[in-house]
This record gives sequence, structure tokens and C-alpha cells, in this order.
Amino acid sequence: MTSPKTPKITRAIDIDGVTVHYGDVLALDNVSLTLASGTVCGLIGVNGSGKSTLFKTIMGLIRPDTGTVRVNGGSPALARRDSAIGYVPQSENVDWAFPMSVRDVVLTGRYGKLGFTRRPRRADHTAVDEALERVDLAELAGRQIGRLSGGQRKRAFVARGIAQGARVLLLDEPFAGVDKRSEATITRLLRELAATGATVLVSTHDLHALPELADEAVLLMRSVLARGNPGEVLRPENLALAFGMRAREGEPA
Ligand SMILES: Nc1ncnc2c1ncn2[C@@H]1O[C@H](COP(=O)(O)OP(=O)(O)OP(=O)(O)O)[C@@H](O)[C@H]1O
Repeated sequence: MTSPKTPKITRAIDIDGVTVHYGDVLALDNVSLTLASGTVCGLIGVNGSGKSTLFKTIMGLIRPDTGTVRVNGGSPALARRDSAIGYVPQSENVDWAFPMSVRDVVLTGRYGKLGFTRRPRRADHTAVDEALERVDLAELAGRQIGRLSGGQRKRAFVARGIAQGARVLLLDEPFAGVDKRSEATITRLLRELAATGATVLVSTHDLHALPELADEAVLLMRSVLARGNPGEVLRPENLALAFGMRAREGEPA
């Protein structure tokens, strides 16, 4: 689905042998994964399987104990500095009382592009307006971010990634607590972004939505248990393996 003008980068995200511990807790165990540009990849796995840790590692917010992460051929820090990588965090990790309007939040996506005066220019405001239009939030641009619904908040953060022009977009459970309309809007946007050559990695617990959303899926349980097209990865034996492991650990379903 890449446009003819956009050459496909076969290793837009390149994770090789990554292991991450939090103290004694092994969160990622020798994870290797490559993602090409122009793809949407769905990341699935039970609670605690390492999805958020993987996102933070790709963002360069966590340094792996072993292994390497490359984003568009460079380090995660470089990708962040160049605004090449965008992150939509889990809702719980955002301070929704912060006195910022929806527009301000989307404008933060432009910070890496501001000139030495650090003042937004016309191009920045235009990019923000266009992104708000695309996520269908133009009418709520002036509202404080915490006064949006769950789905609208997610769309605001997707707009931030669009305004940023991120070529790699990571979304940590963008469908949690959102209604069907927002889910459909976000799915359509992610597909459109991939069609322009972006690489989209999205974690979700909504397995039913995966075939429509994603070109491929990765089942994570500290290490990669399965990878392939969503139909293959969602095979009952794979899911039993993931959930069976969880049951043995005695965690609630
Ligand atoms: N800051 C931390 N300190 C210690 N352990 C942590 C920390 N963050 C995560 N963990 C542990 O690391 C493992 C992976 O957690 P992570 O948040 O990456 O999983 P997840 O798949 O994103 O879970 P969920 O679906 O619940 O969001 C879990 O065992 C978790 O308890």
C-alpha cells in the first residue's frame, strides 16, 4: 500500500535480541522483530506480557539490558530528536487535569520542528488544523483535554502524531474504552497513514478488530510467541498458549 514515491523501508523498526528487566522481573526476553514501512502491526498479549515495555524500548525511554533497537536505521534517540517517531500512551499514563486545550496537545507534536524562536509558525498551525480535521476534532479544539471522552482523547493523541509527521507511530491500546465510532475513525486513520508509508505498531486487546486493522500481528509473552498474518496468529492453539501461561501464573483472567 506504499505510494510509488515512497520507497519501502524493510527495517523501519528493527529489534534484535532485546532483553529488559525491571529489577528481578524479566519483562522482555530476547525479542527480535522487524517491521517494514507501510504496515500496520497489531501487538497482542495478556496483561504484563511486555507490550508497554516494548513500546518504551522502541522509543528509547528504556535501555535494553542486551540487544539493539534501530528506528529507520538510527537510534531511537535520533528518531525522537527528528520527530520521526510518535507515541500514543496508555490513557492511565496521561495527566488529564493538565490545563491544556486539545489544540495545545496536538501542537506539542510540532515542538521538534519549531525554529530557534520556539514560536509556532503558520505551517505549524496549519499542520495542527489539518490533523484536527482528520480525526474529526476541529470543533473541540479549544476544549481542555480532560473534558473529552476516552475515544476523543485517543483521537487527539493520534492527531498529535499526524501533526508531528511521524513516520513510525506507536499506539498503546488506543481502543481501550473507546466507542465504535472512535474505533472506526482510528482504524481508518492508521490504515491511511500506513498507505502513505508510515509504520504503525498498535497494541490491542480487541482481537476481533485485528484482521481489519492490521496487516500482521505479533503475539507477545515476554518473547515473541507467534508472528504472521492476523488469521494465523489468532489460531486457537496460539491463544491457548498465551492464556494457559497466564493461568499457570495464577493471575486473574
Ligand atoms: N516500572 C516497573 N517496575 C517493575 N516492574 C514493571 C514495571 N513496569 C512493568 N513491570 C513489569 O514488567 C512486566 C511487563 O509489563 P508491561 O507493562 O510491559 O506489560 P503490558 O503487556 O504492557 O501489560 P498491560 O496489557 O497490562 O498494559 C510485568 O510483569 C510488569 O509487572
